[in-house]
Amino acid sequence: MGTSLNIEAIDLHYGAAQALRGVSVCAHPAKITAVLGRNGVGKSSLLRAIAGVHPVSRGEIRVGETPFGKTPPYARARHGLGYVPQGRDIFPLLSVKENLQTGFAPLKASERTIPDTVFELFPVLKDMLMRRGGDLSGGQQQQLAIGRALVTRPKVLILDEPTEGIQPSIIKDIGRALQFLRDELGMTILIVEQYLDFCREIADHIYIMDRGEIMHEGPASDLDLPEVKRHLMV
Ligand SMILES: Nc1ncnc2c1ncn2[C@@H]1O[C@H](COP(=O)(O)OP(=O)(O)OP(=O)(O)O)[C@@H](O)[C@H]1O
Repeated sequence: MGTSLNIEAIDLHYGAAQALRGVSVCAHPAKITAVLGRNGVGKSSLLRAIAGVHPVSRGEIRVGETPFGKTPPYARARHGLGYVPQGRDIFPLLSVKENLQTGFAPLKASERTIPDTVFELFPVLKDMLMRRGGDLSGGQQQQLAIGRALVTRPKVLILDEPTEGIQPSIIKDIGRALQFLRDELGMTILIVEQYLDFCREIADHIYIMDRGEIMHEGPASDLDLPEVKRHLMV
């Protein structure tokens, strides 16, 4: 079946500055949905709102039938939401294993195991299990951040610019991993990105965001490319 993620007309403010204006996005079950936009248009703010690390000032976010309202981040994780933040937020002095174990926090003691899928998707993490997070390359850290989000066995996974600053071979691995999670585990995936070609390759549906608003949307296979590129140009 799979679980949908619905963002319904949300506004988000930083003090007096409004970063999101009436943003509505639907991430369908077992599909990859991408929100594309330039630097500073509000993509990270959208994911922070979904994860519950910044409050919305209007609108609602639902995972399946559950409205999140003011639900705190750890409770959203228990409801099946996995979040891979921008910049990866790896603990540089903790080992790869310990970094993965930080994902245990919202879980009951009986659920505190690292799923095999993490090492099947990213074998490098198994090879480097005892190395410090800070010793990994940027791409390996991104894989670690995704692995950590998978520790809670999410139904819905949201990722903030997973290709940022990463070499092409690892971008391909990450793309394949996300397609596996969609196709084999039926996971619902929402990514925010600047990298159009990556999204056209792996996403099913694409939204374009500009200055805090959704300007355009369509199936990835049938995008109005001139319109999309116009919004992505600086
Ligand atoms: N903590 C904050 N306080 C005040 N303004 C903020 C804060 N975080 C973001 N902003 C502003 O909100 C707007 C949207 O930022 P956001 O980080 O969501 O954009 P983005 O599309 O993710 O960009 P990037 O790709 O650079 O992360 C920007 O104008 C930014 O300067």
